[in-house]
Amino acid sequence: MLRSCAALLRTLGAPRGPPGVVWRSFSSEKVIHKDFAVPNPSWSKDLRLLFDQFMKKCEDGSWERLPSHRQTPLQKFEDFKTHFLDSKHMKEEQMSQAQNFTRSFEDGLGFEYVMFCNDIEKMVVCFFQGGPHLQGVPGFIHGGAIATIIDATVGMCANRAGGAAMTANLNINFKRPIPLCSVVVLKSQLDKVEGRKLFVSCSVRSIDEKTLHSEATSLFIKLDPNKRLT
Ligand SMILES: CC/C=C\C/C=C\C/C=C\CCCCCCCC(=O)SCCNC(=O)CCNC(=O)[C@H](O)C(C)(C)COP(=O)(O)OP(=O)(O)OC[C@H]1O[C@@H](n2cnc3c(N)ncnc32)[C@H](O)[C@@H]1OP(=O)(O)O
Repeated sequence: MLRSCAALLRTLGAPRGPPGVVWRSFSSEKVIHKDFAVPNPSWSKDLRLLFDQFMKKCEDGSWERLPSHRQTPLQKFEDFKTHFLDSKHMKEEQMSQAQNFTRSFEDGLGFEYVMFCNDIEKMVVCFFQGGPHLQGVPGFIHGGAIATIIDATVGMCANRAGGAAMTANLNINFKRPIPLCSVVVLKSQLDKVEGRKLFVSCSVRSIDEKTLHSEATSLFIKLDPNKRLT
């Protein structure tokens, strides 16, 4: 897939990059935005089943599947840059190579996941299959990778509810290890909003809900457009 994307980019005249890196041309709209939140051959039967179940829930409009890209969509990136970033900290060449961490692995090796949100209930659910390159203790997912997928899920929940917001605090209790390549369910919920503070909690459970792998609470701060981040 990566090879064919790179070939397509070359056909479109985009700059070349090292293998596995999709380069982005800021001067043109010739950017390929593959949606990674759809089944690929590495997805297990369990992950496909959960995906299909929730796609059905999307039919009445109560739930929505959230697309997910390797790079932040250009318009969102430009808006973010305009409001919050100081251009002196950004090197064009480095930014052109920037990729979302959770989407930087080849299919099946890292974070395979799809998120669904329910904006009325202020919930985001994530179905996550952690690949072999996320190993920590032999046979199990690294705690940092678990923290990453939790942060991405609660972050999505906070951002859906409050607009651009960043993690100020994330507390995780790791209760049971997650076997590599298994599928787990993350459920996040916006619990409380106090001014710019968004409090979001999250659980990570096995598909049969019998095992509670992790529990987390987080604080997100809605970004102030009058304050630069750096
Ligand atoms: C942001 C993305 C947006 C767009 C991208 C486009 C598309 C993607 C869409 C969604 C995907 C989102 C998924 C994101 C998942 C990943 C999230 C992250 O990992 S973020 C990276 C890790 N976090 C950081 O690097 C943040 C570093 N911290 C900061 O930059 C700042 O501290 C802050 C969080 C921006 C807050 O700074 P401010 O100057 O704006 O606020 P303050 O005046 O300092 O505080 C306001 C208020 O909040 C209280 N507070 C702040 N921090 C804490 C804390 N750690 N614990 C408790 N309370 C805290 C502070 O006391 C103030 O309270 P008040 O006095 O009562 O008002």
